[in-house]
Amino acid sequence: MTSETTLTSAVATSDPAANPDLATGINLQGLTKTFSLGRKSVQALAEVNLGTKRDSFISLLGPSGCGKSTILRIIAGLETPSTGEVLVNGMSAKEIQRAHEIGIAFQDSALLPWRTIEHNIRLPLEVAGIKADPKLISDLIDLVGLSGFEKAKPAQLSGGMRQRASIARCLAVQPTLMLLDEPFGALDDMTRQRMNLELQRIWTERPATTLMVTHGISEAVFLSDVVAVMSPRPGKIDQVVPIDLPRPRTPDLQRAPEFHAYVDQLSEILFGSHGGVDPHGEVSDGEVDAAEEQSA
Ligand SMILES: Nc1ncnc2c1ncn2[C@@H]1O[C@H](COP(=O)(O)OP(=O)(O)OP(=O)(O)O)[C@@H](O)[C@H]1O
Repeated sequence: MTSETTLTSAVATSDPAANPDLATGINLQGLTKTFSLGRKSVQALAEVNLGTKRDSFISLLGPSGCGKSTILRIIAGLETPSTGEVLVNGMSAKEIQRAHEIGIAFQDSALLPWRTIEHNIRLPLEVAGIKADPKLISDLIDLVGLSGFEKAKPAQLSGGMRQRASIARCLAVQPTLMLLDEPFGALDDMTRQRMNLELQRIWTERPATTLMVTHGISEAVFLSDVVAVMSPRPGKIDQVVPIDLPRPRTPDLQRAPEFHAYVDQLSEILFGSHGGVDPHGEVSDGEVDAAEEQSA
C-alpha cells in the first residue's frame, strides 16, 4: 500500500513538517504513545504525523485498538504523548485548554442526570468560570433543535436528543477545536443519519478545527474534508484521503456513484480488495490487530 504524503486538494498532509501551510489546524509531529499496564507495556501509537488546515473536518478511521481515541485524547490534553509534538490552531494542548476553546463529545452523551438540559449545556462555562449568556444558551438549544426541552432532564429525552444536547454542550465554549469520539456510535441507523445532517449544518454555521473518531466509513465520507486511515496497533497514519464532494452534502449524495467510490476506496485501504465491511459501512471489530503486547 502506498502512503500518500501531500493531498492534491490541499486540506491535510501526513508530513506536516514539510507542509506547515497544511498544518494550521491540527499539527501532530512524531507522536508516539506507550501505556504501562502493570509489568507490561502497550505501544498504542508508533509514530503519528498529521496536519490539517484550520477549520477543516478530519475523520480518523482504523481497526479497533489502533489508537484513534488515544490521538484524540492527546490532542485534548487528557493524555500526554510519550514523544512528539501537538499543536492545534497554532497553540499547544495546554494553551488551548487554558483558553477554554475545546469542545468534546463522546459516544456516551455523559449528561449529568440531575441537571436539566439547559443546565447541562451551561456546565462547561461554569467549569471555566465564564458567565453564561442566556441568549447564547438559548441559541445553542435552538441550533440543535431542542427548543421546548430546556427544563427536561436527560432521562426524559431520546438517545438522539441526548446526543444533540451533548453537541450543544460541546459548543457552549464556542470552541475553535471540536473533538468528537464516535459521537453517534450508540444510535440507530436512522437517527445517526439525521444526526450527521445536523452535525454538518452546525459545523457549517460554526466552523471549528474538527477531528472525529468513527467506525463508520459512510459517516466519515459524508462529514469530512479529509479522512485519515490508520494502520493496526501500534497505530500510524496509513493514508490521508481528501473527500472532494460539494457542500452542503445532502442525503441524496449518499446514493451517488462518487460517494460510493470514496466508500470503496476507504474500504480497500482498510481491508484490501476482499472487503470486510458490513452493509452499513462499519469497520468491524473482527479486524482487530493481533499484535502482542510487549513485555516491559
Ligand atoms: N489508559 C490506558 N492504559 C493502557 N492501555 C491503554 C489505555 N488507553 C488505551 N490503551 C490501549 O491503547 C491501544 C489503543 O487504544 P484506543 O482506545 O486509542 O484505540 P481505538 O482505535 O480508539 O479503539 P476502538 O476503535 O476500539 O475504540 C489499545 O490497545 C488500548 O488497550
